[in-house]
Amino acid sequence: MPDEPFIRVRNLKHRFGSHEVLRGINLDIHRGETLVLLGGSGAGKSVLLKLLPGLLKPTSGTIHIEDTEISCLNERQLGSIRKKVGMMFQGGALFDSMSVGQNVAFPLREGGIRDENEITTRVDRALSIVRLNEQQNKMPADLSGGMRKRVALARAVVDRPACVLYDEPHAGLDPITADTIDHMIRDLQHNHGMTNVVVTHEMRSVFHIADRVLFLKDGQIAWEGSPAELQSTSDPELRAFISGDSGEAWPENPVTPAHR
Ligand SMILES: Nc1ncnc2c1ncn2[C@@H]1O[C@H](COP(=O)(O)OP(=O)(O)OP(=O)(O)O)[C@@H](O)[C@H]1O
Repeated sequence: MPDEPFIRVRNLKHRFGSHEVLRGINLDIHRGETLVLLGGSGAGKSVLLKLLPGLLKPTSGTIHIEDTEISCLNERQLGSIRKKVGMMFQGGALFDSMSVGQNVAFPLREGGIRDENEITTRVDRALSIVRLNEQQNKMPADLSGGMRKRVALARAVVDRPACVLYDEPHAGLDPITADTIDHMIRDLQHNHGMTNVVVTHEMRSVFHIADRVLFLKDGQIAWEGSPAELQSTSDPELRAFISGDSGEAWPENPVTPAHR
């Protein structure tokens, strides 16, 4: 891997009022890798993801995207950063009043592209990555949850960013559709050279797509390693997280509920 990371985060802190959510994150994200962020609810994963493209301003610390320190940039200057770093938002965040094609074209029009032929070509290409070319004229309300996620993914990559941030891309999906999304994330990395940063609770996906895994706890990186290292860890907290074990006992021979 090249020495110079694509994203460099140093001593990043973020608080909402008196609530200190991130408490000193140091992180290098390398070009072409798929990094997965794990952590319990409220650990600060989504906040970290929003800080990376400047959607939130950090309380302190620095974020470099290539050579640019972004925490001091204004909205106009951040525009060029967001061309490099696309985001697939939690829940998709599609515009319900726009068709699939219009949703995917939105970042291009926002970015000032006026050439309709270019917009059409790029939208077609993005929709072919997520295998939704036939659905261009549909409205979001007419799509399944999995299709909506794929439209959101097409919108995140339509401006050909170097890096895509995914906030819970598997949430609410059946296991087969979640697997399809994983193949698309892998395809973007392997065949389109993208760097992926994925927040997920889907452990099966972690082992399919991650090159490296971070575990966030109490606003800090509590563990870092490869999926193989995660699988073989003896850390009791991580083991419980991987197996989804809350520590509460289940009866060995469940009895029929009394009200039946
Ligand atoms: N805009 C906000 N204003 C105030 N507090 C916020 C805001 N956004 C997030 N928080 C708080 O920051 C903490 C971290 O939130 P975040 O959404 O990053 O958690 P998460 O690790 O992504 O959790 P989950 O897995 O449940 O999505 C939470 O306690 C949350 O309530």
